[in-house]
Parts: sequence; C-alpha cells; structure tokens
Amino acid sequence: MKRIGTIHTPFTVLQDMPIQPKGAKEVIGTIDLEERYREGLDDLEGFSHIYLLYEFHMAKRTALKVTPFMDKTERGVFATRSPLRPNHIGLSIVRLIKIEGRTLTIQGIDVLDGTPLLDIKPYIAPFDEVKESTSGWMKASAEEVSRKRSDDRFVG
Ligand SMILES: C[S@@+](CC[C@H](N)C(=O)[O-])C[C@H]1O[C@@H](n2cnc3c(N)ncnc32)[C@H](O)[C@@H]1O
Repeated sequence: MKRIGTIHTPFTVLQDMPIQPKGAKEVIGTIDLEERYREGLDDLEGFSHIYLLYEFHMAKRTALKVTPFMDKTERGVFATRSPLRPNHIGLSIVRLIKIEGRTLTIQGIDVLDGTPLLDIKPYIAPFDEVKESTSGWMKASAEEVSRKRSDDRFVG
C-alpha cells in the first residue's frame, strides 16, 4: 500500500473536529494527487460523490475495544469507525466539486490536514445505495452525529 496523494483540510488538531462527513457538510478540502497518478483521474468528473480511503496517520496504537464518540459503552473496534483499527484505514464519502490538473476540490471532509490518501472510488448509487439497513448499537440521529465533535480519546 502506498500514498497516492495528500488530503488538505482546515483541521490541524485531532480534538474538536467533526467525527463524520455529516458534521463537516460545509467544510471544503483539497486533494493533492501525486503526479504519477494524474491520468487515473480521467472520467472522474461527472461523479458527484467519491469515496476516499486514507490512512489515519496520527493513530499510534491499535485497540480491539473502544468507546466510540457516539457511545458510552466499549464496542469491538470493527463495530465502530475508530481510528485505532489494526490497519488505521479511514473511509469518507465526500462531494466532488472540481478537478483541476491533479488537484481535487472536495466538500464534507472529516480528516486532519495532511492525511495520506490511499485510494479514490466513485460513489455509484445503483451499486452502493442500501435502501433498508440497521445500525447496531448506533442509535444517534444524523443531527446528533453532525453536532458531535471529537475529543482526545484516540490520541496518543
Ligand atoms: C471517527 S473517525 C471517522 C472517519 C471516517 N469518516 C470513517 O468512518 O472511517 C474521525 C475522527 O478521526 C480522527 N482523525 C481524523 N483524521 C485523522 C488522522 N489523519 N489520523 C488520526 N486520527 C484522525 C479525528 O478525531 C476525527 O474526528
């Protein structure tokens, strides 16, 4: 696995930032794709949303049980979006605003400035949309998630 680019956002510390794209609706960021991957952006324009896979590069440890931001109970890490997973891989669906050369402007990004990007995939509703789903322990409303800000529980 290697970095294909870098995600730039207004967030310079891990605390007090959005915990999901829902809480970062108005947040504009950019992706600086490495030049050698530029041709891979061909045909991406026209997709309103993209998946970003990235490395939680400031996560310094793994924990198999974590207390998620939206809960007070410890949960298995694979039942959460915590950064402390064995491979420190994060996932966000963001709006694609424009592509200029190897720079992508995106909206709704919930990661720290300087986060290493591992992959980009188009969001394709006919493939990806799930009409009926359940969310296990996660009972918070979209509104509660969008208001929640991170703290230092996963730092260090
Ligand atoms: C709960 S995770 C969810 C991220 C992503 N939407 C997901 O579901 O994989 C978001 C939190 O991870 C932390 N975070 C963001 N960028 C990070 C990075 N580069 N390294 C370590 N932690 C990061 C911040 O505390 C942020 O609030």
